[in-house]
Amino acid sequence: MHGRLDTQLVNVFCLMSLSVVGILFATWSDGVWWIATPRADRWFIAMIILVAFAVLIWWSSRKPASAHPPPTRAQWRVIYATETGFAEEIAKQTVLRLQTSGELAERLPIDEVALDALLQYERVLFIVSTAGQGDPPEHAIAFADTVMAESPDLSGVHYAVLALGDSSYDDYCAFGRQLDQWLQWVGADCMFDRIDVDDGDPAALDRWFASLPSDSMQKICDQQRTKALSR
Ligand SMILES: Cc1cc2nc3c(=O)[nH]c(=O)nc-3n(C[C@H](O)[C@H](O)[C@H](O)COP(=O)(O)O)c2cc1C
Repeated sequence: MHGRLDTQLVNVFCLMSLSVVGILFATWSDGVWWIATPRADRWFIAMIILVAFAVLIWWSSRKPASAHPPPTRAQWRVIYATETGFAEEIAKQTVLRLQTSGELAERLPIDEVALDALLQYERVLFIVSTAGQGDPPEHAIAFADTVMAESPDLSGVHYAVLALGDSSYDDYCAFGRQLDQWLQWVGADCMFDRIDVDDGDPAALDRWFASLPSDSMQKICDQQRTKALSR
C-alpha cells in the first residue's frame, strides 16, 4: 500500500517538474517561434524517444514480484509414545487427518526425537500414553530422562498433547501431564489445551481430531497471514 502511494507521489512530482521545465523553456525565447515543419530525421528521433518513453513507462508499471512469497505450510510432527500400540494408532490417524487437510505431516516414535531436532520443529503434536505406575512407556524413558531433563528455549515450537491413560490408575495420564508441564516450562507455545483420554474415551478423541486444523481453517489462516505480511 505504502509502495503504491510512494510511486504515485514520485509520478506527480515528475509531472510537475516537467511542467515547470516546459514553462521555463516557453518563456526563455521572447522572439518569434520557428514554425517550419521539422525535418524527417527530427521526426525519427522524436518517435524513438516517444517509443522508448512508452516502453519505460510500461516496464516500470509492471506488477512487481511480490516481496512476500505465499505462506508456506509448516511441517507437522506427530510424536508418539506407546506401550501397547494405541498411541501409535492415534498418531497414524492424526497424520492422515492432517494430510487430508492439505498439511505436511510425519509420524515419529519419541525415541527417534533428539533435542536439537525438537528445537527445529515448528508444530508438534505429542500423543503419549502412561505405563507402569505413572511411568513413560518403555521407549520413551530415554526421552524423559535426557531431553526432559534439559531446559532449552522451545519458544518457537507450537505444540499440543494428547495424553492417553486410565483413571483407574493412581497416576492418571502422568507422563502426558509431565510432558505438558515440561513444554510449558521451556516456553513452547501451547496450540490448544492438553486432552486426556480415559481408557480410549471416544468423546475425548473426537475433541482431539476436532482441534486439528481443517482445510478451510488452514485457508483462512493462510489468507490472514498473507494479509498481515503485505501490510
Ligand atoms: C500395565 C499398564 C499400566 C498402566 N499404567 C497407567 C498409569 O499409571 N496411569 C494411567 O493413566 N494409565 C495407565 N495405563 C493405561 C494406559 O495408559 C492406557 O490403556 C493407554 O490407552 C495405553 O496406550 P498405549 O497402547 O499407547 O500404551 C496402564 C496400562 C497398562 C496395561
